[in-house]
Amino acid sequence: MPTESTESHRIADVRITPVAFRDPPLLNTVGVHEPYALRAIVEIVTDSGLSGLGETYGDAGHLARLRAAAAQLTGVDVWHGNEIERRIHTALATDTSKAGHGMSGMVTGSSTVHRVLSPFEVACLDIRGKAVGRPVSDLLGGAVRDRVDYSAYLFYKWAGHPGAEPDDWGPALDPAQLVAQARRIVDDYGFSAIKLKGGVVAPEEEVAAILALREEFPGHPLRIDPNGAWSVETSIRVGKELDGVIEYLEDPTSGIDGMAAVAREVAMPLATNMCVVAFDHLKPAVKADAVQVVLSDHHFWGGLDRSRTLGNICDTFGLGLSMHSNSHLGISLAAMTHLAAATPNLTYACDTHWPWKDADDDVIVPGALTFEGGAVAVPTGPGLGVELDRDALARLHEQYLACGITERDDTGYLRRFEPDFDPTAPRW
Ligand SMILES: O=C([O-])[C@@H](O)[C@@H](O)[C@H](O)[C@@H](O)C(=O)[O-]
Ligand SMILES: [Mg+2]
Repeated sequence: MPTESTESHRIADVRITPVAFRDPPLLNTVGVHEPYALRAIVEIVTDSGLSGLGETYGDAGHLARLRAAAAQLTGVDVWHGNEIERRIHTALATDTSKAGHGMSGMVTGSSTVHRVLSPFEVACLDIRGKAVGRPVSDLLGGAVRDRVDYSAYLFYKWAGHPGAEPDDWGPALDPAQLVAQARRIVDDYGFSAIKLKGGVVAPEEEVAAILALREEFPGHPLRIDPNGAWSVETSIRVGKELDGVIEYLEDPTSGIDGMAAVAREVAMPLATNMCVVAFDHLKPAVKADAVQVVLSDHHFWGGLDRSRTLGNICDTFGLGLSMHSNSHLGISLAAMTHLAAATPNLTYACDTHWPWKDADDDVIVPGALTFEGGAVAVPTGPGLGVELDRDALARLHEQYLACGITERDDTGYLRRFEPDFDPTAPRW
């Protein structure tokens, strides 16, 4: 007879470790990635001896909020998510700053409490899964797929960081170089969808890049995301030029009103991870019919459970669902994979920055997550199914201390080489 466990698992200790990992000079509309990307690794330990992992942004402002929240969590049972959220609310009650959100100013309207809550919620789910011997996907309603498809994420990029040797990706500054980048990434990982980070060069050049990708990859769904860099007029023009070529157009312009104006004129779905980034954005966006696909992201939607709620709301209103990413490590990939597996209407291939990090730059024991045919198999062991590699954590923490970066600042980094660079949108 199986034994029932009613044992409580109270939070006894929370450790937050900032880490840095090497990142190539990937260009976007606000600047360029610095040589290191930052993350914070959250470990919760319970009085019953279990531990769970979470991963989030590593910017100084965010770290300070994580630490303020962590200090309030001792003694709470990991099953009591409402109490955890209440305490985090209280801890951040007087925090009105928008600084240190980890996205170089590209996503500013999301909920601070939800950003801070997210890694704690993921770590508690990891512990709950271990306590009952079930994968996190089961705690989210059960996996509806055993493999999660991800998308190739192409970037315009420099050959290498200024002053350093070119990296082994080389430059990607024109259509031919982007096609070569796509070929390598698709061959290496097997991705069957392709996203291009746009908003970097003139829209005509980015359209030419998409058309070149279409020719080279006739069967791959394509997307382009200029992060709101285009005016409404430019977005409509590009949207008409790419009609029938891309599966969705992501954040061509800023704001719900701007997106709604574009949506009225273009045929393809508009997607966003910029104008709908919190629950109170959903009503105005639906009312204005501004977007047809929302990119979820558990790092700013308050964790895995709330991201599933977002999925249900999208389903209710007939919105498509995809998944956004930022530079991330293996704990986040595990969480994204469990969430996507347990979200029936997440039917688009999810974004991931995974191929851009060095294989040996991670904090988890290698081997738990592998790409095959562009997909990651959903871990079936208890919890998230990934284990912390303490030596690697220490090494990436040393890298954090040594690299001197404490806030992601794509604009500041680009301005070191192009002092007149102005990211103000719309750029075109
Ligand atoms: O990593 C980047 O440069 C991306 O531009 C990222 O910061 C965005 O948040 C993201 O991937 C997006 O889809 O907007
Ligand atoms: Mg985006």
